[in-house]
Amino acid sequence: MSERALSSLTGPVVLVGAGKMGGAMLEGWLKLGLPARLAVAIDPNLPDEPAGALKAKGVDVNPPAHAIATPSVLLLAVKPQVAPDVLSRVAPLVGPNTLVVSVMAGRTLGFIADAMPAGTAIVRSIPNTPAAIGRGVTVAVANGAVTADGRALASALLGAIGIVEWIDDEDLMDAATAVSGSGPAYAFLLAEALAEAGAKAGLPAELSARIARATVSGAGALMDQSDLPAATLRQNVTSPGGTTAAALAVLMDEAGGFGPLLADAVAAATRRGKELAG
Ligand SMILES: NC(=O)c1ccc[n+]([C@@H]2O[C@H](COP(=O)([O-])OP(=O)(O)OC[C@H]3O[C@@H](n4cnc5c(N)ncnc54)[C@H](O)[C@@H]3O)[C@@H](O)[C@H]2O)c1
Ligand code: PRO
Repeated sequence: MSERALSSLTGPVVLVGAGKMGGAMLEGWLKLGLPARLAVAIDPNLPDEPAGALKAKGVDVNPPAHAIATPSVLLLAVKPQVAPDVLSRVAPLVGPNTLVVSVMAGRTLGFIADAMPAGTAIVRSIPNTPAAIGRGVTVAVANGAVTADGRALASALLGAIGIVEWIDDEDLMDAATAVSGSGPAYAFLLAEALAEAGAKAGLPAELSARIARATVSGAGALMDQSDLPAATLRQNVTSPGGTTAAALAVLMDEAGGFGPLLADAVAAATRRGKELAG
């Protein structure tokens, strides 16, 4: 996190919901220099072990509300389903200079604004779990109350866990959620399904799982380090008339292949995001 972003913090960064996503984000901020004295985690269900680990780092975990200074940033990382209850509880913490950052799928800027004091600056974002190793992808959209400094602060915080893509049209958030927010699950499923397919083809199950996992992660790493388009990397594997071409004839089938299947999956996730808007 840049020194400029850190120095703009006059109050704490308060994390509401220290689960998989919120916890990974807090880890990323601490690694990149957020002083632990400026970090507060609110999560009444946090198990003893992660709570103890955060406390050992100097993070203030579940302090009484009256002991929390007005936050510079309030990060909302609870499930969208509990948002109505949680937002009404934490809204009194928000001051005129607090930037509210949400990572909740579906919940809109308007929904969050309705729960907050009038004029609150809000960034709605959707990260993904590779954030845990600093390789996240976050798509973000700001409401009209977010200043240039607020956007820079949000970029620094979200950028601490990977790349950040800002969009202006909030309507695109559910589709972005369906692609990058949920996307890691599709890649993990690919590794699972490839392992099962290998076992069906006669490989010992454990060997198949090992080589499938290493293949999916190796292909991801190659794509990361290469400037070539994904299609070219795919073509580089595919000898004319060879084994890959035989497999791709199935996977690239226009009616039943990967393309239409993923389009259906992304459409289903996008619809679910709109339902979660509430
Ligand atoms: N996991 C992902 O891949 C991912 C990706 C992008 C966005 N998100 C969003 O992040 C949010 C959290 O998802 P997650 O996967 O980390 O779930 P999670 O269940 O791991 O974390 C949610 C946390 O909220 C806590 N919580 C529940 N009630 C609370 C309350 N009243 N006050 C404070 N904390 C409370 C829970 O104890 C839990 O630790 C969701 O809104 C989800 O849409 C998740
Ligand atoms: N995980 C959350 C969900 O499944 C949001 C994107 C990834 O709803």
